[in-house]
Amino acid sequence: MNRPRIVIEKDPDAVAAAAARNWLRLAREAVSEQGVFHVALSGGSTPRRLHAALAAAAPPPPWAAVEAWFGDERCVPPDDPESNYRMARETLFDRVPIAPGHIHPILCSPADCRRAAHAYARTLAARLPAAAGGMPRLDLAVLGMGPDGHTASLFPGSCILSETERPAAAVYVDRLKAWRVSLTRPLLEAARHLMFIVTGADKAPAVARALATPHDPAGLPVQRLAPAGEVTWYLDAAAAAGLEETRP
Ligand SMILES: O=C1O[C@H](COP(=O)(O)O)[C@@H](O)[C@H](O)[C@H]1O
Repeated sequence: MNRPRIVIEKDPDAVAAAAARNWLRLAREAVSEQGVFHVALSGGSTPRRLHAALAAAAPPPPWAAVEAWFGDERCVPPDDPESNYRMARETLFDRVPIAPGHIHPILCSPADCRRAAHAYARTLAARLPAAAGGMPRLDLAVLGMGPDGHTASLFPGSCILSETERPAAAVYVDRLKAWRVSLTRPLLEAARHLMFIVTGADKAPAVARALATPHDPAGLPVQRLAPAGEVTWYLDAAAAAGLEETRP
């Protein structure tokens, strides 16, 4: 496994600008090699700044060749304020010339979360090239991390962490008393690049723990990943505050 590259910037805007530069580079490389860039977007609130930077980028990303997927989704309607798709639509899709047919939301509601996960897994398998082990292969998965070390909707103690075959699955998150759909560990591990974007002092302890041992099968969900491709962490100074003493 490659060691993660760690980029520390002074504040969340500088983090977003640095992550956007790498996103653009990877998009251009993928499009020149294979004519398409398959990227999974992260949910939560941190990606808003990245989306703003991408929407303002000059020259812009090759939007006509971008296929946008989602790392996870809350089982709510797509116009719900909690919806990751809604956040991405408002901050990115409504502002850039991406083809509507290239946007792949996870369409779910509490009544059909499992069906939504199956449908998403099928669409991923149909549209993405296969990696060596047969998993659909994303060019890039943008990920966040919660203070508890969850990434996408892979939460501590969750049975979805043991998934080895399905690229996407439905999961009940006890702590939130809510269903979600998430890309799974094997799908994320097969991606060509993973990009973690983490900001804020509340995440500093989890960042320090995660980067002290980037792969730990018994660690935080983020440490359970054994990525085949490149991994870059983008941190602001607050999130990186506990790092110096613990980084190997
Ligand atoms: O619940 C979620 O949280 C993580 C981190 O979110 P953030 O708002 O703290 O950046 C995110 O990666 C995930 O996609 C999201 O659903």
